[in-house]
Amino acid sequence: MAFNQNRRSAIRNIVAGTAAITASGMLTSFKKEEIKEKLSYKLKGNINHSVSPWCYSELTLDQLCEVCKEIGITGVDLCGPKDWPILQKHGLYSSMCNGAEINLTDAFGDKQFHATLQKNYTEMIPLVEKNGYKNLICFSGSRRGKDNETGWNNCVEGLKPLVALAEKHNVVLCMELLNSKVDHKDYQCNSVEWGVELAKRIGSENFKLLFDIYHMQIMEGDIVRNVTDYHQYIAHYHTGGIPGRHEIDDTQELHYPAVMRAIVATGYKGYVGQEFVPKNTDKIASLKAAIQICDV
Ligand SMILES: O=C(O)C(=O)CO
Repeated sequence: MAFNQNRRSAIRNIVAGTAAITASGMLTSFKKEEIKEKLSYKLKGNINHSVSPWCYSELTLDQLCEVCKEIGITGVDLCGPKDWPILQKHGLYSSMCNGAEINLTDAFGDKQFHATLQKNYTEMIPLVEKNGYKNLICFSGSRRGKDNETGWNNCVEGLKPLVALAEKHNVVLCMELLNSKVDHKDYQCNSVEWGVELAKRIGSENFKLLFDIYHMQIMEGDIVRNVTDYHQYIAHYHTGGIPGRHEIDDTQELHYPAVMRAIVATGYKGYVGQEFVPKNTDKIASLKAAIQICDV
């Protein structure tokens, strides 16, 4: 127990930026059985928890994986082929694969990017399957003056052949819903309605939406209704406190337990990825608290 306490504070210090060098060596020296020890608290198991590494840029992926196991997170989002061996070493799942996209602004809504995207996704889709994963992220990209109809048509044209390939490989292409008001000005897939209409036009179980709760609360709110009404088009969720994208506790406007209960009520079996940027010094405590808030 004392050892565990030391380990916990070592990880905490790393995240707080106060013990990066000494503690990182210490982390790798933990014995396997100690790493695999049971959680000190029980989770209900109705939500599968994951996390986005970019919110913990002070940690290496290896270190973040250690933290995940410590607090009950079993998946890591936004990881690509070079990251997968690290996740696999830790027994963690790649819950939202990436690496085929160009970026958030240059994407399927614009024909000029289709050739590159066709190449990238054609290579990546079989790799995702080969490594035992399912979800692969994609984006609409910026509107650049295009009306909705042109954006939908372009996305359908660019995605259709890739969705056919995804069907063969049991992979789901997940287009992320992002806010175009604060963080991603001009992003086209910026409302549930827009994303669902695209999903209907594509008409495949292998194209769905990544519903980012933070982004959608900024754009339209009505989160519980949208989750309930459109869950069949949603393959993954991201969290974040509103406004500011910090902790998801009672310092922000959404009551996350109610949102999680609505998600569970839809029969959702996928992952909920923590994607808030902690502002508290003890970032791991914030992450652990978020897991407990979402553990309904
Ligand atoms: O970049 C963002 O804002 C995201 O939500 C990526 O998942």
